[in-house]
Amino acid sequence: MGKYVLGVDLGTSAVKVSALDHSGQIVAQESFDYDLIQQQPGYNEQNPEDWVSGTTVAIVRLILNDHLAAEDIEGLSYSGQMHGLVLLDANKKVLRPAILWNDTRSTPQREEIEAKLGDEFVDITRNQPLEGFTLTKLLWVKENEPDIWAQAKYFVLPKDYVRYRMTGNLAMDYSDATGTVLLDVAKGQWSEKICDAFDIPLSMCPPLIKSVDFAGTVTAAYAEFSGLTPATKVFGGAADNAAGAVGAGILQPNMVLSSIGTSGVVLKYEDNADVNYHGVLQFEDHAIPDKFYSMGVTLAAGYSLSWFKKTFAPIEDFTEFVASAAKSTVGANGLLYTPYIVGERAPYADADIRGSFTGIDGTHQRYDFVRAVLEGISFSFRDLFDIYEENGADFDTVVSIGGGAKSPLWLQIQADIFNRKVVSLTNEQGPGMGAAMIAATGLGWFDSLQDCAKTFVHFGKAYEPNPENVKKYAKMHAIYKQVYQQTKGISAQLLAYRKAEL
Ligand SMILES: Nc1ncnc2c1ncn2[C@@H]1O[C@H](COP(=O)(O)OP(=O)(O)O)[C@@H](O)[C@H]1O
Ligand SMILES: O=C(CO)[C@@H](O)[C@H](O)COP(=O)(O)O
Repeated sequence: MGKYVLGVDLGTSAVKVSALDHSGQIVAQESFDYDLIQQQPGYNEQNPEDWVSGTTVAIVRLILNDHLAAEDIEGLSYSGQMHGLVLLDANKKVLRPAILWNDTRSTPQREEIEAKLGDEFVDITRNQPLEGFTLTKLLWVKENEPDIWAQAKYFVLPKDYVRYRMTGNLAMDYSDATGTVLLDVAKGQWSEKICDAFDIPLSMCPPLIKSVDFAGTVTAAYAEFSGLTPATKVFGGAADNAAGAVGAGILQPNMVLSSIGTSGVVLKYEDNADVNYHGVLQFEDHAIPDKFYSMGVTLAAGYSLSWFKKTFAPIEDFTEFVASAAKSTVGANGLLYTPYIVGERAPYADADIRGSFTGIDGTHQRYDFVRAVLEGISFSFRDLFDIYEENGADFDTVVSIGGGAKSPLWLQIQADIFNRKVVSLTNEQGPGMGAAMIAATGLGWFDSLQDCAKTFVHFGKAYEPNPENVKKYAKMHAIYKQVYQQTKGISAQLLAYRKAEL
């Protein structure tokens, strides 16, 4: 029997656990969905216990339903949704539901940090103190839930909590730690300056490890619970975007990732920390030791599509629903969608902006709306490509993963809007694949993640830009770019209305 590694992809909508063999083939895969808790607009929470149960159910199914022998599972690692705050007490018990990356309640805390540290904050962390990141969430709890804060002794991120429950060891890997905006990126240490400025005990920050570091073996209790053996080795893992980049082979500067999960990401490998996007794009430690990546995040990418489908076509098959956009035209017969339905992160760091359909005409059909959503998400990515171009970045290939890679039509739309060659992977499990590659490298199956990629990562069909469509989309994008400024004031008024009515 061969030996396997497990890649645990702890996403926002589900956990997917993939088992891979030495040749990088996915031999089995199981997933488990969980819900978002949305008590009011802008609030997004999840119960950490749901992540642990979901991961465990998926592993149990791999062993019982897919007949993987537990003793053949040599190691596992993680890809985790980023930034989510999990607060633990002195006994490492969860104190409140996790506040997730897409929760935007912490605007006052963002303003407080900006007022106190200004540009120095960006110099230390290489990021802005946005609502989505962990620090503003910590300060929100400190200011709004003093009883909880008084009991809080540690904080971790989603996949770190699952790793803790499997191994009994508390840690955070560098690629996720940059996303807390509490890390001094140049020094590779928790920032005393930031902790002191906001009265956060340094002891709350967990020990830092590298993505490929050994983090312990599975505890006897977790082995019993899951069916794994206590010899299973667990490795640090990475932020989902770092893991996605590894799984998509984004391991050199001429390649860019276009990832459409719940959120959407345009991500570029950075060889060193010299480039400075002044916080307009995020700058993070990579899963590859001492390497970095930059990225811009569209908060509601796949979420825009899922929201539209759930609301207007709840019982239709997802693939057919997306494919219906082929009945529309390039530019969706003049219909434009902006995907700001939960606020936006980049290029506009604005928690209050909301989405729009512009140009609705009496002749428009539902398929025009579907097409407009696919195009709007891609236009938002184009905005991010423009920032890279303004900074002189040179790249020729875009690797598409996630929802955007599931549809040939959407892959072509991306190629035409980005005006670049877009390739998919033969296996489009970017983050889960990256997590498994981290385990395989940690176990010593390969010397490095780059070495592992040679065996594990295979590119599929390439989509070349169609010059006619490129021209049409350039016109539509020029119109799209105006919508943010034109709707900013209207969004603010509607938000005030919603708040008054609540
Ligand atoms: N058949 C499909 N074609 C295109 N997009 C899809 C399809 N199925 C799902 N999606 C999109 O992909 C997104 C899910 O991506 P995924 O990477 O699984 O999310 P996450 O990791 O955030 O949980 C959904 O939000 C949905 O909009
Ligand atoms: O906030 C970010 C990145 O900064 C998100 O990318 C989250 O990491 C969630 O990812 P998905 O669940 O959408 O994959």
